[in-house]
Amino acid sequence: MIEETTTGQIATEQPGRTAALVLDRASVAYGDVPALEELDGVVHPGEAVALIGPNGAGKSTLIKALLGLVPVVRGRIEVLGTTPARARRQVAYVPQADTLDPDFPVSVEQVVMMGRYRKIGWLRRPSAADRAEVAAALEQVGLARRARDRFGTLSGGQRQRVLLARAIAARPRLLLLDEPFNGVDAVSQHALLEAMAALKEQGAAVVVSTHDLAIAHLACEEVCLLNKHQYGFGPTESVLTPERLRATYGGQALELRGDRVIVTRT
Ligand SMILES: Nc1ncnc2c1ncn2[C@@H]1O[C@H](COP(=O)(O)OP(=O)(O)OP(=O)(O)O)[C@@H](O)[C@H]1O
Repeated sequence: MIEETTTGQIATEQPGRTAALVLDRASVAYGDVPALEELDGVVHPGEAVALIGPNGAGKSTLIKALLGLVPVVRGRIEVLGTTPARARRQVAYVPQADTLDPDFPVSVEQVVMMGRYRKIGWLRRPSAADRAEVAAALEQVGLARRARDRFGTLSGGQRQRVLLARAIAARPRLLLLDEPFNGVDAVSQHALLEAMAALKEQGAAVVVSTHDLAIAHLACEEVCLLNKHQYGFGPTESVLTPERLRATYGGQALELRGDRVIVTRT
């Protein structure tokens, strides 16, 4: 199927190749209240898409819809060739680190092992292979030496990396990241980007919501500009323009400072 998106970009579902994600005139609602309308776009395995838009634009809502947690009321969302709910076992989600209680008494490696439980089953003991996956995932985010430390003793950026390691250990085909770079220092940001790149190389697709345009340029082949409606979906270089960003951010006074979108007044 080939169709023209609202941006004029050509979105293609290629025959014989299962797209990681297909949005086809998809609308999403909380009860009677529409949250996102008429989204169109395709993301292929090994690619990343950045979700960009102001606060309340619906970025987290789209991520929840990809997890099957918010219903599609019109159109279609396909994840890994099936419905979001059916694809759920092959999708990993990294929430914002500050949504987890840092006082929860678990070690870093126990948090990462949680990523294996869907494969292990909750009643079986982790095998040596599971422990090796956990060690490799921690290595990938640069925290191998913190494995035995208590999760709550790590910095916010390090905790975010642990949550990414948990997702990596699940060996997902689609990774969803909700603003993973918020309040994260340069070392953690670098580690997150490296781990994201490694996952893409292994063929996983990535959806990442961010306010940081540098991340979109550095790590994402595609961007999706959102503010209840879609203001663009397609290759980063052609879609991420100041004009489209201004349209996406609507009446808000917007400054593009280097690679960050700064909303100066709402
Ligand atoms: N559980 C819910 N029930 C009803 N409305 C909701 C719910 N969660 C979010 N919304 C509404 O949906 C809209 C989109 O919110 P969402 O959290 O997806 O935005 P966002 O782009 O992720 O924002 P931010 O950048 O601030 O995280 C908002 O108007 C919000 O109030």
